[in-house]
Amino acid sequence: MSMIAAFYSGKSILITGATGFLGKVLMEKLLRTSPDLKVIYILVRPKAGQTLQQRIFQILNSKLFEKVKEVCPNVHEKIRAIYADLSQNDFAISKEDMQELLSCTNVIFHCAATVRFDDTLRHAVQLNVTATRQLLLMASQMPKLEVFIHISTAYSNCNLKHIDEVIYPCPVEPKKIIDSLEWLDDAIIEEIAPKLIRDWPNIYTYTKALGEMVVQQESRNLNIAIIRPSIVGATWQEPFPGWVDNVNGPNGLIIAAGKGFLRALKATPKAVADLIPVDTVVNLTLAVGWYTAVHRPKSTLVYHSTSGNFNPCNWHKMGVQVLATFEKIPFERAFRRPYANFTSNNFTSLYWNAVSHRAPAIIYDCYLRLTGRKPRMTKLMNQILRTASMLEYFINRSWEWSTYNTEMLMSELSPEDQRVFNFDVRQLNWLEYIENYVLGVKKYLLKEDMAGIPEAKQHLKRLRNIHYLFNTALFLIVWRLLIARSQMARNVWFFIVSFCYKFLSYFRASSTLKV
Ligand SMILES: CCCCCCCCCCCCCCCCCCCCCCCC(=O)SCCNC(=O)CCNC(=O)[C@H](O)C(C)(C)COP(=O)(O)OP(=O)(O)OC[C@H]1O[C@@H](n2cnc3c(N)ncnc32)[C@H](O)[C@@H]1OP(=O)(O)O
Ligand SMILES: NC(=O)C1=CN([C@@H]2O[C@H](COP(=O)(O)OP(=O)(O)OC[C@H]3O[C@@H](n4cnc5c(N)ncnc54)[C@H](OP(=O)(O)O)[C@@H]3O)[C@@H](O)[C@H]2O)C=CC1
Repeated sequence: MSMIAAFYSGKSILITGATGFLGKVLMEKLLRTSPDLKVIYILVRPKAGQTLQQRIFQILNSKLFEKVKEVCPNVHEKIRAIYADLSQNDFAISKEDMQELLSCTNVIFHCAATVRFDDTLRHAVQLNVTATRQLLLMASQMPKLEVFIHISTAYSNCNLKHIDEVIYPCPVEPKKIIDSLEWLDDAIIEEIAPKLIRDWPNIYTYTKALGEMVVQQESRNLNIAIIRPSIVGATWQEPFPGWVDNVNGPNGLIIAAGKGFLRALKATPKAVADLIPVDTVVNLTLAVGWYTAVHRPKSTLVYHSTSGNFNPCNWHKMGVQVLATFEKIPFERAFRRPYANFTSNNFTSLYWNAVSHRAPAIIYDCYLRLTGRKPRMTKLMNQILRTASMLEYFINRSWEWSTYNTEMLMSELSPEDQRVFNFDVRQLNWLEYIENYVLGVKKYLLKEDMAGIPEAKQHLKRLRNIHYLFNTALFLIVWRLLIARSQMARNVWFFIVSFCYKFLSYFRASSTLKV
């Protein structure tokens, strides 16, 4: 019997960010392995014209939850959605709901965050710092609370090269920042933001570091642990391989490359691609929840959920496998044939952007205009290039994360728990994982049918022919213009023609002699 699964049975669990990528997989695994847990409270806001109930209904009826329904048919009754907006005071939770949460909650998983790299400092602090402080305050008023798990990121200290499983202090106290945001206006905040974030690459990683400091400062006598995942990718094994549901991280770039928009990326091929499957992060999170509640470590422990020091894979290997998978399983209606390379050179990167990204987009937009349609490719290309440039920082560096706590926990698990809550990435086969990942992007993000693969392959063949035709035509036009305008080009041309002529004459003469 799994001790971890048994621990969550009968518990009332509060999850923030349950509608997000990580939150959904966490909820799924909890319900599947501990179907007799008491209730999962999830703090949700209405979004995109959907009510809370509609959002939950859609999530629970998705493919991700199909297996859960086999072991937990009353899954809808186990989820209690509570209206909440984490950027509001007291999360805008009603008095009755708050009362219920305070008196019943046993376990908290705090996953909610804004993960946008370019968010405003005000909003990112509200979500990633102030909301964390508020939740800790709530937690301190929960008499039945056994453990509080805070999800951070392995990049919260990415201004360092070697990162230990400790909470590092930030140059400015989170409290000072929270207080000053109350009276400073937005324009001034945006002006001081670059000075505040110093050597952090973006507002997101900086505010996640502040969030960790808040956890340390406001922990009181709570039983807390922090999980720091690196780049969270599609599921490895559970509930099935390749599940993914948003365009964050590598996902958007995989789409852009597979559809033939992205043909080059400024990346360091040898840098470690520290991806970690989302189900691995979830397994570690649940194991940490159990360990922290049962063993009550004296201090707040930090756990790195990374792959680099257990089973490293670099961007070159990853890129090659992504491209190989596109050959086998192409995406539908590609703009150009998928072909891409990594370049770490600024000049080459500028060249690729001009020739391989912007020029085809402009040409295609001209074609759309000429055929009476609205041009859109240049806008899309700018969006892709902006996204790629935002991610560049992370694909041109390697970090070393120590993993003592994660390894210690692995050794504390029973063989059954090691199997059910496996977070040992040494067993991960990257080539297989990446293939399933790309397949998952096609099926679950792009919603493309596998039956369309022959047609997609046909389309790529047509694109190849168009490509050859276009290049040949371009070559002939350029050459013709050169010959017309330059004496040197004419000389070269006459040299080539006379050389070919002589070679053919010699060949003909020697074959006549042999006869
Ligand atoms: C041999 C060589 C072979 C080479 C092969 C090449 C193969 C290529 C595949 C390999 C992939 C490698 C990729 C590596 C990527 C590494 C990522 C590293 C990230 C580490 C981060 C740390 C981890 C974390 O802790 S946080 C989680 C990560 N957070 C994010 O990823 C958020 C990032 N996104 C943003 O911050 C914003 O969305 C931003 C700034 C990128 C864009 O903002 P903007 O306001 O301009 O647009 P949006 O309104 O957000 O979106 C507009 C539009 O774009 C779509 N979109 C959004 N994000 C992406 C994306 N990442 N990729 C593609 N498209 C994206 C979005 O859906 C919108 O579409 P609409 O249709 O308009 O709705
Ligand atoms: N994805 C990754 O690569 C990594 C993620 N992480 C961390 O993991 C955690 C989960 O990330 P991930 O699942 O990828 O992120 P998502 O963006 O997919 O999910 C974010 C969640 O936070 C919720 N949320 C945001 N703002 C509010 C608000 N004002 N009120 C209520 N809920 C809100 C979102 O709700 P809604 O659906 O309503 O928007 C959503 O459920 C984060 O803490 C992140 O920092 C760490 C490392 C890497």
